[in-house]
Amino acid sequence: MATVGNSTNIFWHECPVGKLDRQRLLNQKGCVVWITGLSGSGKSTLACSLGRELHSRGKLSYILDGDNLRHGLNKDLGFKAEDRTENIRRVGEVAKLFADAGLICIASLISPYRKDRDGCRAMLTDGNFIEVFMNMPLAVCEERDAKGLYKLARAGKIKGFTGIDDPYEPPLNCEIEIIQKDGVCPTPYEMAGQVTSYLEDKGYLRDE
Ligand SMILES: Nc1ncnc2c1ncn2[C@@H]1O[C@H](COP(=O)(O)OS(=O)(=O)O)[C@@H](OP(=O)(O)O)[C@H]1O
Ligand SMILES: Nc1ncnc2c1ncn2[C@@H]1O[C@H](COP(=O)(O)OP(=O)(O)O)[C@@H](O)[C@H]1O
Repeated sequence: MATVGNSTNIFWHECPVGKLDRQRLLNQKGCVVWITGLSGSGKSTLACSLGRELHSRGKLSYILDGDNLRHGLNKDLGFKAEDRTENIRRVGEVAKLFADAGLICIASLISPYRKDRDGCRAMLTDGNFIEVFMNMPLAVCEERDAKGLYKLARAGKIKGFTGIDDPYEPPLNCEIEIIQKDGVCPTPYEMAGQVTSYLEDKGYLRDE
């Protein structure tokens, strides 16, 4: 995008209350849980289930959902490659702010390109970017077709639909992978449990 990186003569202002102070207040560590996968793979379902689980444990989280953000912050963007890249960059920056605020920020977007996800990872320090890959077969996502979009894409009524006639690059280095076991998808509660266990083990659910 032509206007990104065009500001000059700008300065960074430090404030006396910092991330560590906010984390102490919340008794948790700020981070980004980045959920990637095909449309219909269960990203929003996991995001909501995880948000509910964290809330029940007294942990503050906030969901940045691709579909929802396209109603506001990203409503000027479409689905061509440059637009998806800018979509991910913006959400990465917003997620970084939420993590700096001390929250567990849950971002759920298709985010089909590896380099864009890696760009968001690079915005965070100290392993605070936790990539969750919804590794569901296309056939499962298409069978679900909750919004009827696969049907439209197969009929040629939507062009450039991820997984049909647009690429999805699976992660090579994700922290968590959600997979089917014996052809059965884990329940939303089980998926959230897998992520919560990771957060607990890595110390994100306490401030020290
Ligand atoms: N062409 C095309 N390809 C993929 N998805 C499409 C497309 N057109 C519309 N939609 C709907 O947009 C949702 C994906 O938005 P994202 O912001 O997550 O996409 S991306 O990360 O920028 O690729 C996606 O929502 P989810 O099903 O929740 O993934 C779709 O509902
Ligand atoms: N673990 C699951 N088990 C069974 N159905 C699921 C599961 N996760 C999601 N679904 C269903 O699949 C459909 C798509 O899920 P959704 O979370 O909207 O996916 P995405 O956000 O990746 O597009 C929804 O109808 C949802 O209820």
